[in-house]
Amino acid sequence: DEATFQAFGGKAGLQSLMEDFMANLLADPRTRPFFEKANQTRVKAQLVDQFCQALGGPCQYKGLDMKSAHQGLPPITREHFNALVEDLQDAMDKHKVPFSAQNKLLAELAPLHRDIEH
Ligand code: HEM
Repeated sequence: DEATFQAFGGKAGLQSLMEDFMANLLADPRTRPFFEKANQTRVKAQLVDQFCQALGGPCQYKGLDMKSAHQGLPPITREHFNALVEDLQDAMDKHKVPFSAQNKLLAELAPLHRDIEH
């Protein structure tokens, strides 16, 4: 909904959040091996649209579906998934996203693990 999207600072807030999220992913030894080889600029831009849409903002995600985006990567376990969620939570805390808004985003993302872990 609009209030949750605004709690993230709108699209500009999401773009700024994604800078710190990617920095966390690259600093985290559990996730760095995956992201250091990725097109980080593309991934950040796709995540902005995906999160914006998930939050009910005025965006349309046009990237790959989650299975196609991750199936060519080395195996992704629940541990990798949880590490990424922690790195996202740290970024949201840094950006002072209210806890209730954080939980709304995480609730949208949680079911995606089925298509991402392999
Ligand atoms: C809720 C969890 C996740 C979401 C929402 C998510 C979302 C995305 C999105 C939107 C893309 C871009 C797709 C495109 O290029 O069209 C992507 C790519 C990627 N994801 Fe994830 N992802 C998640 C979990 C993970 C995990 C756990 C890992 C590994 C630790 C991972 C590693 C990657 C990598 C390396 C790429 C870039 C692949 C390339 O080079 O093209 N993702 N992800």
